Amino acid sequence: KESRDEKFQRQHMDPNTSTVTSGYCNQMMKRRNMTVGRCKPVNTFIHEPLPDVQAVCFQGNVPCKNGQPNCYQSSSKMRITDCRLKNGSKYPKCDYQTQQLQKSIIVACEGNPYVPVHFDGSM
Ligand SMILES: Nc1ncnc2c1ncn2[C@@H]1O[C@H](C(=O)NS(=O)(=O)C[C@H]2[C@@H](O)[C@H](n3ccc(=O)[nH]c3=O)O[C@@H]2CO)[C@@H](O)[C@H]1O
Repeated sequence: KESRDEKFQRQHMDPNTSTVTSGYCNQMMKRRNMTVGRCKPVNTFIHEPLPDVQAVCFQGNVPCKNGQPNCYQSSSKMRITDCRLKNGSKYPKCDYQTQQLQKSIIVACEGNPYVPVHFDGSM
């Protein structure tokens, strides 16, 4: 069974890509298994080394969207790509808009070792 840490990495980590093409999200949302049964509406990929993303768990503590206290905001901007389902996109054809940005990320952390388990947003 996939751990929360592994799930976070499957859904949100792509350190080896620096610049993305317009087809990136359609390809990656499928490859990372987020278009099975339904099209995941929004998903962000992070183009930074895993240790840099794991370090965010020890940066600025902020409240999570769900009110839990275990969210952290990165002290520097990170290269990310937001994938957003296009209007009119119908399962099983999940058609995404690809947007490459540099923003501060907010993740929720849990466990020992204390690692990211959920992507809360970006600012
Ligand atoms: N504090 C916590 N501590 C520990 N765990 C916590 C905590 N909070 C939730 N979980 C858990 O995380 C799991 C999960 O999948 N939550 S999820 O909200 O659906 C994820 C969002 C995110 O994937 C994506 N999104 C969204 C915006 C964006 O910019 N980029 C972007 O990618 O959209 C999704 C829906 O918004 C779930 O098991 C929940 O219990």
